[in-house]
Amino acid sequence: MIVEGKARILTEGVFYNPRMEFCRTADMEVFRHLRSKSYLDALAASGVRGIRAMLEAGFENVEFNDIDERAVRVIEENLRLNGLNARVHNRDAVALMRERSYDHIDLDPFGSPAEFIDSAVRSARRFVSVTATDTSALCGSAPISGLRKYGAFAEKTEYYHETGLRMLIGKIVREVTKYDKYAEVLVSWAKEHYYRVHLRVRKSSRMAGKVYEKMGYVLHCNHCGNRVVMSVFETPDRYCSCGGMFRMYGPMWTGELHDPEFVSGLSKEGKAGRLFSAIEQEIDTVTHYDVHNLTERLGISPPKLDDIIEALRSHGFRASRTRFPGPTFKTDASISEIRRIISEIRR
Ligand SMILES: C[S@@+](CC[C@H](N)C(=O)[O-])C[C@H]1O[C@@H](n2cnc3c(N)ncnc32)[C@H](O)[C@@H]1O
Repeated sequence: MIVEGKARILTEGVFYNPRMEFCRTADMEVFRHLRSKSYLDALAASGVRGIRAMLEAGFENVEFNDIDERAVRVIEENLRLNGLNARVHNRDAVALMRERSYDHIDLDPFGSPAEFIDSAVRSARRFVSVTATDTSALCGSAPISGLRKYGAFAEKTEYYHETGLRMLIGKIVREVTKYDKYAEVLVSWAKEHYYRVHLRVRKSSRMAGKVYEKMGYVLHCNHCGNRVVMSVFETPDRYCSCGGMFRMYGPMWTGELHDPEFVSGLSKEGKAGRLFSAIEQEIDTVTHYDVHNLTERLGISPPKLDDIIEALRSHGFRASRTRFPGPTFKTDASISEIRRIISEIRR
């Protein structure tokens, strides 16, 4: 038996990944601020996430689902073990979500959530939470998989996890709009082998149209490292001002990766709190920079991340750490200004 948060969980014969405990703990803090009226743990396995939502976030109306009969038996046992009562379905999640509507739907699949997104966003009245572990399809390591599953193209760059998260959100927000609804990102992050996003869904065909103002492309120059963000309504330039040819990545979400008001209400205590704090402090640019990548290109040893951020700020630019792994920062300075400022730190 495993103890995770306030839950005691049997996992024999079902999928359980201890490396996702951080994600589930962060989810609980998010869930405490959602007050979902009904929640479907659509791909539940042991049921750990839904059970923790009942024990730790005060969710009262929770249903579980898994296509695997063994998982259904384990979820029922785990509910008993934790003194809880809930309905457990043994269905294909797509069929179940087509038939029933929930306030909040959670997708935590093996690999890609792509096949479940349409029925989830159709069924969800207020919230959808989505995990993707097929990061290579999303971040540009496997561009053809990205096209097949998410209808978007990327190649690996120094900001590949941000591209991946934005491609995932882009897929979700587009799927929502055909139902005269629109989605707003509450909070999202990239960690280890997965991406996680929580969105609020609302009804409005007018606002559904406006979503596309924040869908776009990143034009990336491999020659100088410059990036240009453009909307889907614009015509791309073929060449960067340095003469290099742009690569074009997307379509992807170019809007905010979190709602500042929502994140300001989340606890900043503990490991999950540190993530929310990093998210809160991050400035809202569409890509970011990796210190090692930049300094390798410049042929210099890397200054401290905080020194770079401070130097950029002292030159009047906005700059911050990021929510993404590695020594990464965001800034509104151009690539040539970033290079000049970093080189000066070394003198
Ligand atoms: C990654 S596991 C879920 C992990 C779980 N949410 C957790 O936090 O530990 C994915 C689960 O989805 C189930 N599954 C796969 N395809 C499904 C489908 N089409 N409908 C319902 N369940 C499905 C699998 O049996 C598996 O238990």
